[in-house]
Amino acid sequence: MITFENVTKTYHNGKQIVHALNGIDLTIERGEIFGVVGFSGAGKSSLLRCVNLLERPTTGRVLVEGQDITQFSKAELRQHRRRVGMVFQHFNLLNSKTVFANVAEPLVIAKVPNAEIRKRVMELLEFVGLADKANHYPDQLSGGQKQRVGIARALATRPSILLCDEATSALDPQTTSAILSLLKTINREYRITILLVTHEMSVIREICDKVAVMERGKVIESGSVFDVFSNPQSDITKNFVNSVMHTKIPESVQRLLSEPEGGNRRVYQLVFVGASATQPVLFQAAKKFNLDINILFGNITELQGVPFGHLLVEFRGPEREINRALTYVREAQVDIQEAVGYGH
Ligand SMILES: Nc1ncnc2c1ncn2[C@@H]1O[C@H](COP(=O)(O)OP(=O)(O)OP(=O)(O)O)[C@@H](O)[C@H]1O
Repeated sequence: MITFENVTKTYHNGKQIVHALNGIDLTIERGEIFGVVGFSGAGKSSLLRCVNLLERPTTGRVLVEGQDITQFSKAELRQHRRRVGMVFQHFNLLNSKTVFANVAEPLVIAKVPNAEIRKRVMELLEFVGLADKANHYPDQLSGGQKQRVGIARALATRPSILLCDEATSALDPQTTSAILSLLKTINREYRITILLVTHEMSVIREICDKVAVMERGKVIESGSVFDVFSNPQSDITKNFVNSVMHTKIPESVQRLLSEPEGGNRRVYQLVFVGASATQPVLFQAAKKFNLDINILFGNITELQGVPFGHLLVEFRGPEREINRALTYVREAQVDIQEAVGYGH
């Protein structure tokens, strides 16, 4: 639905040249919620803005439904922008206008008849839960309510694509959850493709189907949220994943493990996915092979509706029995990684 083909974007700040996008190739399929994550300055906003040409790529092509939008005439671009809604971090509402007038704005610009505007705006305010605030001004609303107005305005022209630029970054965690759940409803009920950029991996985990990680104008890793979270490749992606999955072994546990111990022990990181996360595999292994098994650290969470667990486990007992137990655990589809630095 949206394809970036070798897109670059270069800014000239006086004498300074900034390569904000450095050869982006990316495809976003229809109906997806696609998240782009990266640190500040990675180029996320620039990428997003290439989809409605608020920024024009310096080189490369952006295809939307097969059409190269960089070649659009002015009239075609106006038409295109009606099919692409945008939600901003700081809402970008007009403070001198009522909630109703803010939502109506894109319809007024599109010269939609008044009676139709009234019907559509009230329908949208109803949908975002703010029908009773139609005559209020933005200053009289909370951050979450302002963002609901921003979302209603973005949906006014019935777009097929919604761009969200750090849409929840100015909101508290509870309001963030409510707005994310609204975006999910919009995606599922209206089949609107959502491209969002964020610096928060928790946003990606909560609603995205796919994710791309950006660093210095490049996509360094991309894939389904499940694949990227369960098997991150680059250090930067590992750090992003750790920020929400808490898979990093805390120092207190590392210290404990470096202390000498009597008897034979080995420590492994076990990654459980899907059904294996809910089966008592470890305790069965302990019983079967007569081992002491200790869970030192870990968590079990859910990714896209699938249980996902990360455990640091100590096995104590004869070497041969430990090996048999490991084979048994592996057969239950549990991924076993050597916990480097600890063992024997
Ligand atoms: N209009 C502009 N003029 C000049 N430089 C710009 C412009 N917009 C962005 N940049 C520069 O391009 C680089 C990428 O910025 P961009 O906003 O796309 O990144 P980002 O990942 O969205 O970061 P942030 O979350 O901080 O907005 C940065 O170095 C930024 O300073």
